[in-house]
Order: sequence, then structure tokens, then C-alpha cells
Amino acid sequence: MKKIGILGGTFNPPHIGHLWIAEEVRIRKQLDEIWFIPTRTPPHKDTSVLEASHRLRMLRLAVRDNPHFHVNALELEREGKSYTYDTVRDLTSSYPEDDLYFIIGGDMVEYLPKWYRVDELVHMVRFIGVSRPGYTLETVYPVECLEIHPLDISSTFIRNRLEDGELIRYLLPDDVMNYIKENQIYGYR
Ligand SMILES: Nc1ncnc2c1ncn2[C@@H]1O[C@H](COP(=O)(O)OP(=O)(O)OP(=O)(O)O)[C@@H](O)[C@H]1O
Ligand SMILES: O=C(O)c1ccc[n+]([C@@H]2O[C@H](COP(=O)([O-])O)[C@@H](O)[C@H]2O)c1
Repeated sequence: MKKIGILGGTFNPPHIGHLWIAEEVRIRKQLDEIWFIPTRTPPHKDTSVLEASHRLRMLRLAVRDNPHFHVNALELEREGKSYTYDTVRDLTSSYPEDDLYFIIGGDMVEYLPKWYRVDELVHMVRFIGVSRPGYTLETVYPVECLEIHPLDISSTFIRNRLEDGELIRYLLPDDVMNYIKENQIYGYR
């Protein structure tokens, strides 16, 4: 039996905020592995996101130097919106022996009431909520909240800096930054 942390996300692009919360939760909850699961179609983001193949490649580059980190691409194979309910249902049936912990930042803790079939979902997986600047960890749902030193970094911030021609070095792994440069995505110039 393994204890597996799941960090679902759009990863558009992945950044050190994602890696920071994943490693903090892994150590504090003594998890064996963290699985990063990129969404195909994020349930609540209206604006179009970068194509999944780029996000997947960047995510693989971001996690590759940590032996506890893995990428699981199961959501990319599923049509339609990437609801966590469907993902958790599939994972619990494929890995019935393992304990799953779904990690979310404060923005998603606040948004939890709007998640698809949330009343069932919270009984299917353990939710771990972590601090994120600008958001609380208050919720009526059974979420275990961990106060983690907050890092005020988001994918939006990085995309905006790229659009403005500003530096992004140190906000994300060098390999991901180089991928963005080589593929000239997010308006890189
Ligand atoms: N700096 C951060 N601190 C805490 N949690 C974070 C941080 N960045 C991302 N997360 C969490 O990681 C998960 C995936 O986030 P996501 O890939 O959407 O990144 P994002 O930075 O929020 O993106 P965007 O700015 O495009 O909305 C979410 O649960 C989110 O709350
Ligand atoms: O299932 C839902 O209704 C739902 C609504 C909002 C977010 N999520 C999941 O929460 C994770 C973080 O979402 P995001 O959009 O911040 O990348 C990602 O795995 C999403 O699929 C899931």
C-alpha cells in the first residue's frame, strides 16, 4: 500500500509554486509519491489554454529531477471536461490498495463548492488544502488544511510577464523556461 499525493492542474506552464507545495505536502504527510495530473479541459477555465501536448512536455521536464514525482496523463485521454470526480473514480478502481490524497491550493479550496459532484467526491479521496496568497483555507468540506509558506507565483503571472517581454528565470525550472523559448510559446520573443 502506497500513500500517493495527486496534484491536478492546468500547468500552463508548471512553475515552482507547484513543485514547492508538492514537496512540502509529500514530506509533511510522509507520502511515497506525488502524481502530477494535467487537465485536458479544465472544468472552470473559459479561456483557451495552451495545447495539452506542450503542457505535458513542460510538466515532464519540471518534475524529472525528483524521484518521488511522476506525471500521470490519464486525463488527457478522456474526452470532455476533466472532472476530478471521474479521475478519482478511475484511480481508485485501478489502485484499490493505495491511499490517495488530492492536493489543492487555497483558490481551489474556495472554489470547491462548485466542483462537479463534490459531495460524493469528498468521500472518495482525502483533500489536502495548502496556503495560497490571497485565499483562505476556510471551507465547510472535509479538507485537511496545511499552512505552507506562501509563494505568490502563478501561471498567469508568468504568462503575463512573457507577453510583456519580461524575465521569468527562477520562477520555473530552467528546462521549462528553455522549452518556452525554443518553442516560442506564450508570446515569447
Ligand atoms: N503558488 C501556489 N501556491 C499554492 N497553490 C498553488 C500555487 N500555484 C498553483 N497552486 C495550486 O496548484 C494546482 C494547479 O494550479 P494551476 O496549474 O491552475 O496553476 P495556477 O498558477 O493557479 O494557474 P493560472 O494562473 O493559469 O490559473 C491548484 O490546486 C492550485 O491551487
Ligand atoms: O471537477 C471539478 O469540477 C473541478 C473544478 C475545478 C478544478 N478541478 C481540478 O482542480 C485541479 C486544479 O485546477 P486548475 O484549474 O486550478 O488547474 C485540476 O485537477 C482540476 O481538474 C476540478
